[in-house]
Amino acid sequence: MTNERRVLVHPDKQALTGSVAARFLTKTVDIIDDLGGANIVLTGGTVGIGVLQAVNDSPARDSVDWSKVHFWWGDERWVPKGDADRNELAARQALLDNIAVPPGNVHPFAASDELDDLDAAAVAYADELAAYAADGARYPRFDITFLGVGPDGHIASLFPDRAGIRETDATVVAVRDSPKPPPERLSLTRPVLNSSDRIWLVLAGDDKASALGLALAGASYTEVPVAGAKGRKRTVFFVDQDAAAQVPANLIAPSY
Ligand SMILES: O=C(O)[C@H](O)[C@@H](O)[C@H](O)[C@H](O)COP(=O)(O)O
Repeated sequence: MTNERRVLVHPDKQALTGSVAARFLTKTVDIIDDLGGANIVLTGGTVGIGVLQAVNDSPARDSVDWSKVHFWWGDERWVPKGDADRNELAARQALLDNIAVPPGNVHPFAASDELDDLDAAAVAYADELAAYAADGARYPRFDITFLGVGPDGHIASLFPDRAGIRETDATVVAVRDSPKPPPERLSLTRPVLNSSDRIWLVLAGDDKASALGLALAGASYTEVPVAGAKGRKRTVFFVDQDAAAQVPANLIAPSY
């Protein structure tokens, strides 16, 4: 399999989340066997959380030695710790609170009632990334990074024509102008996301078809951020039929 972007189409959102969950469990077992541990970057959004729920519901869930897995986030909303808008809360409810992952292996962004301001929270997460990085690196080796995709093609909290998508020096950015509420967020930057060995994009619904079609047709990533998502080894789009409506047929992997 080359590192070209692959599109795997599923009949509907439920089939999509179930398929990604099964693939995630088997791949994570392999990564742990090969490397001794796994660093997974989670996403917010309904499809991303749907995948975590499907992982939790899988009979194979505990085939993974969760004690060897670290969980990170690609982005987070700047809201209080217990706020329903927190990507961390949704991930904990869907999966993390139900598996034997050591608390220290879960690395959430700070919440707005934990640190004074957004910039301090961005620095704090950059420091956390560096604390778990190999010597000289600024962030860990990420094995699988999940990304949802917005109708405008945003990934994490990197939005079209905003400063965040252009950032290449910082590892974490504070976002104050998110067009998707809430307006204040934190996000990993594109170089950090793309450092991941695998990027798995999960998207469903006809409102995503245009962004996906534009991205695969070569749109600029500053205008369509998902166009700039590319893992070091693999970049796979897991989509339903509605989201695939504008994907060129030659880019769609055979379904099986
Ligand atoms: O914090 C967030 O809002 C997410 O990280 C965001 O990037 C999300 O993944 C997309 O907006 C897709 O969301 P849906 O899967 O709900 O369409």
